[in-house]
Amino acid sequence: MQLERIRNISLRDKVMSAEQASEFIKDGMTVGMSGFTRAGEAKAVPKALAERCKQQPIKINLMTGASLGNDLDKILTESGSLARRMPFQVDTTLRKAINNGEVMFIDQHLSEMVEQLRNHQLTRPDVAIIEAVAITEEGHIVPTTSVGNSASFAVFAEKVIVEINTLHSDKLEGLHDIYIPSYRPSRTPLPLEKVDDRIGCTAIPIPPEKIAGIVFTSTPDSYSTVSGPDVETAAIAGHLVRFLKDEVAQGRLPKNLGPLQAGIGNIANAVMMGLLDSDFEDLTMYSEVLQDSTFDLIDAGKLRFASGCSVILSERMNSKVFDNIEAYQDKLVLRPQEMSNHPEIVRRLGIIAVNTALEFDLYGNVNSTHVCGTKMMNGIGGSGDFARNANMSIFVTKSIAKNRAISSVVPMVSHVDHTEHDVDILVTDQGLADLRGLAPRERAVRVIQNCVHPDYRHQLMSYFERACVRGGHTPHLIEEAFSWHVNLEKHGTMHLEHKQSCDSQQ
Ligand SMILES: CC(=O)SCCNC(=O)CCNC(=O)[C@H](O)C(C)(C)COP(=O)(O)OP(=O)(O)OC[C@H]1O[C@@H](n2cnc3c(N)ncnc32)[C@H](O)[C@@H]1OP(=O)(O)O
Repeated sequence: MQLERIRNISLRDKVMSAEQASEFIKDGMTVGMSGFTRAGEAKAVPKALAERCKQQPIKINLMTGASLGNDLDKILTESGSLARRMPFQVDTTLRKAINNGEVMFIDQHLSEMVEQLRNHQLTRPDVAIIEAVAITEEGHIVPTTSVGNSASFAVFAEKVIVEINTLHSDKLEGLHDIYIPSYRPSRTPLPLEKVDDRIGCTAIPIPPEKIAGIVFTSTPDSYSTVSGPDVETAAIAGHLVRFLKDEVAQGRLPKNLGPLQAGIGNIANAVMMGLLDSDFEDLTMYSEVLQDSTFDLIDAGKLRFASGCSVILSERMNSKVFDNIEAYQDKLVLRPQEMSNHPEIVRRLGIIAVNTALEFDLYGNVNSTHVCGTKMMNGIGGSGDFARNANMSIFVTKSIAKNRAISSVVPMVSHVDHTEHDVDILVTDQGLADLRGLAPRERAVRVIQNCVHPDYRHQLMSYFERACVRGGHTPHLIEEAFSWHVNLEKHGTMHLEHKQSCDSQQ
């Protein structure tokens, strides 16, 4: 039964154990692995590699689409095998190793990595490990729940290991649209004009002789850990839905809004859930990760089509979708992340991009990655691919974090991922600030009035007013700009009164 998944009969003698396949990976190699937002990662070979490293330490440079599931980033970190990791992760253990300087992490726009591999600006993978549903008669690889960077890894690598995961239904075949752009500078425009266009093939085309090993697995993807909406995220969704309705009423957006992109995590998922109770219909998504909310919207008849590069679902939604995948086949496509996030397409389609900030400042600069300016959280992911090129670039966040100790709106962001030039709309549970067409001083007033939690509003207004006295196009008190972060590190809160009262007791 398993062998039937290898339809190119000449490849059937390449079946081997994960341990044997892991032997292709040698010290110092670059490995390109499938996997995007904990979906569709190769599972058996990386585990076997981590085991091997316990007896025979080696270091690799690991590239993926985005984050890995099944604790693989944790297992690989603990095995000591990661020298470099790119371009995204969400794992606590790896995060710690990155922040301790033990693993070199390259935090990069997700659409860009493959382009740099294509031009040899980055070292191409020696070995690619790709999870698959099947291998076709031609020896092409049918991916599973994510495409990510798998297609280009397989094309660029010297050797390819395929992990056929028999737990995934072979009915996933047909879901993918594999299009690989040609080399620059002679590249012609990408021929994708609508979210549901199919412009490539359904499997990754590589010469079959590149396949060095085939491993069978039956380990499921990890379930998504996103939580449902809470009071704050429901409030954020409410502000955003009201705003979008108004944009339609003013004639600035079409009735179905245009294609939507939503980032990862609890907040973006909850915001998309907010559209369930709205009047919008005939919605489409041109996004990277498709979460529960995508399928809730499809099931409710609100969302007509979703294009992504991975699907990550909660336990509740997983069997509902994957046991009935035929029902979604005309509503869904998975593409390489280079295509799902491509700046040319994002600009052409007029995408409304909704991503999450850790913090933003009173002028609209956004930090999505670095806690207090230094400690990596997850990475920029695809948020920059979309934010810079979207029709409307929206950032959402709760107004406070960590039991009110942190204000998500600060005088100056401690790290910049998205500059004020790439940010149109900011939304917190307190309200929404539309920054389009506003100068910095006007932006600041709107942000303070609409987005800041009352605990911090007076403090931020005081900063702004004193900065305005000093002057400038974008007024700041440079010596005070990070005082909130400094106070947090020293006294556990961004409330400056706390500092003063502590200091006065000394
Ligand atoms: C793969 C992709 O690229 S998908 C496309 C878009 N990609 C991105 O936007 C990448 C960058 N974004 C992200 O990594 C996430 O969206 C985040 C981290 C910004 C937000 O994640 P969410 O799950 O939506 O938000 P949530 O409010 O639960 O915050 C996550 C954690 O950050 C903490 N946090 C939030 N704001 C701050 C802050 N200013 N300072 C310190 N910690 C903060 C929260 O308390 C929470 O901590 P916990 O896990 O200990 O409870």
